[in-house]
Amino acid sequence: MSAHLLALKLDEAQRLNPAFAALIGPTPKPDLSLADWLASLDGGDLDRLKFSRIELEAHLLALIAEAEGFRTPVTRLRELRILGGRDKTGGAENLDLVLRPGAIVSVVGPTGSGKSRFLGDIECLAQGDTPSGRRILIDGEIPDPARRWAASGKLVAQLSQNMNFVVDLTVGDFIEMHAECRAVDAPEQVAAEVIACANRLAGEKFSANISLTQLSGGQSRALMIADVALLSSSPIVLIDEIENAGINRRQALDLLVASDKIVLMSTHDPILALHAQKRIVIAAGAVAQVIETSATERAHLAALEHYDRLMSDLRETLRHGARLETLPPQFSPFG
Ligand SMILES: Nc1ncnc2c1ncn2[C@@H]1O[C@H](COP(=O)(O)OP(=O)(O)OP(=O)(O)O)[C@@H](O)[C@H]1O
Repeated sequence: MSAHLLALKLDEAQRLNPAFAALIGPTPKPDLSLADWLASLDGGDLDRLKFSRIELEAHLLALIAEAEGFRTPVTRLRELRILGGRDKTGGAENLDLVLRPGAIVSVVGPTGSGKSRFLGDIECLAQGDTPSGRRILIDGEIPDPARRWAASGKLVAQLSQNMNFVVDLTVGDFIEMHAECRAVDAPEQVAAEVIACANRLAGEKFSANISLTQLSGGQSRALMIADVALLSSSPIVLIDEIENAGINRRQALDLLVASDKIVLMSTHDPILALHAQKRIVIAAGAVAQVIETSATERAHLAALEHYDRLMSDLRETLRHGARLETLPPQFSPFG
């Protein structure tokens, strides 16, 4: 992968990803290969770019690989099948789970039980070669090995808790760049939609003109969720906990599901756990149960959401220095 990318000519690489072009600026020798260009940089050039040589190479390769991934057409899939492996003591895991587009599944279990391992197995399309021994089939088949190691995970997008932006671009330019790379018809308009959508999810609004590096944790998360829902080609989305950091979690999930993706999220939060159609319970490294959310549990969800709204309204009121003058409202989800 790297050798093929390093052999690209500078002007080809610039056309692939506008962020790459913005970073390296005008090039006197567009015919130079990326490898030769990197080798030609001296200390002054690297200081100007604010990267060490190794960091710059890794960063540029990631930008170009990402652009190549974005150019591929939307990947359609009919089903994701997860076949059991073994628990932490080596005992058999009794699991044969099929998920289809539009499915929303939560993954619950005590700390250290193996939730991240479960998501990790899906992300790397495991074939019995991870500690859990699980196997993942795509549309009933073992996925092509090239798909497993594709740098830009075309089948699976992962939203991790730490979203750090390295590129110093405005929010608008960054999302527009994604839209251009995905060759959508009206990149400017789509970028505006992604940002408007992120603002509906984020507690604190932000404009398209601020730099990515100025976004708060919750704002970055909202932006990435909107971007994955409206622009990503990956049909499977993995979420490692949507923390309650100023983001409307329910709307975020609804948005991902409306885009017909399979969403799996590990969570300790009862609202998110019950919002899923199914929850996978992990214990000692293995899936112990797969539970369908029942009508009774949905009634609990309604109650929890009511208290959650009450809590966030109170939080806002107190944050703005107001006093509470009336007694709390009475509420019963059962009428
Ligand atoms: N089936 C398994 N066989 C062997 N090791 C496993 C298995 N499942 C998980 N592990 C290992 O157990 C450790 C804890 O797992 P993991 O990080 O997935 O837990 P978690 O439920 O996500 O925890 P937290 O809630 O703290 O994030 C990891 O080292 C993981 O690789």
